Amino acid sequence: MIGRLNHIAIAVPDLDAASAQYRDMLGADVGAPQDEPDHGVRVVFVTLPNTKVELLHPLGDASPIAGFLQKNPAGGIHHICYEVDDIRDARDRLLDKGARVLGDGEPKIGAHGKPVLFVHPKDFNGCLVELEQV
Ligand SMILES: CC[C@@H](C(=O)O)C(=O)SCCNC(=O)CCNC(=O)[C@H](O)C(C)(C)COP(=O)(O)OP(=O)(O)OC[C@H]1O[C@@H](n2cnc3c(N)ncnc32)[C@H](O)[C@@H]1OP(=O)(O)O
Ligand SMILES: [Co+2]
Repeated sequence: MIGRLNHIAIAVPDLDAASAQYRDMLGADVGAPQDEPDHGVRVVFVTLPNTKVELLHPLGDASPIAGFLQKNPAGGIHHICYEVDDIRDARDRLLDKGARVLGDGEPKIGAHGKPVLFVHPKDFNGCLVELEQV
């Protein structure tokens, strides 16, 4: 059901510092910050030859990553995003197998303008999983 690894997301306490680190220390292709108010995050994408890294910082009062950064003040790997062809079919298969799909279960439009869903980390080996329909 899952296809390519779309991105690995890292929650960071300082988005400018993390962006500069990837650009200047690692020589990576670092994009501009983009606000995603529907998701409560500000993101910067780092484009690698085979996948992307999504640097994440809280945006607004109800950010889903605020608690994560409180527990991990230096930052940390927050989620992994796999591509799927049909996100509603993927959701239904996961629900059938007992996994918890987060939110109201309906896909939201993610940072790439494509539908995304999240699956609870407690149902996936402690790793928050994002699915993106490509
Ligand atoms: C930019 C858009 C999009 C894209 O296109 O790429 C994005 O990536 S948006 C990214 C941000 N959005 C989300 O993360 C949405 C989904 N997340 C959530 O709904 C919540 O964050 C959550 C995963 C349900 C956790 O929220 P909550 O239950 O309120 O937090 P707790 O602190 O109580 O955590 C409960 C439990 O789960 C552990 N946990 C929390 N987050 C993670 C995580 N990212 N990875 C692994 N484990 C996580 C947390 O430690 C708690 O465990 P215990 O302490 O053992 O109870
Ligand atoms: Co993501």
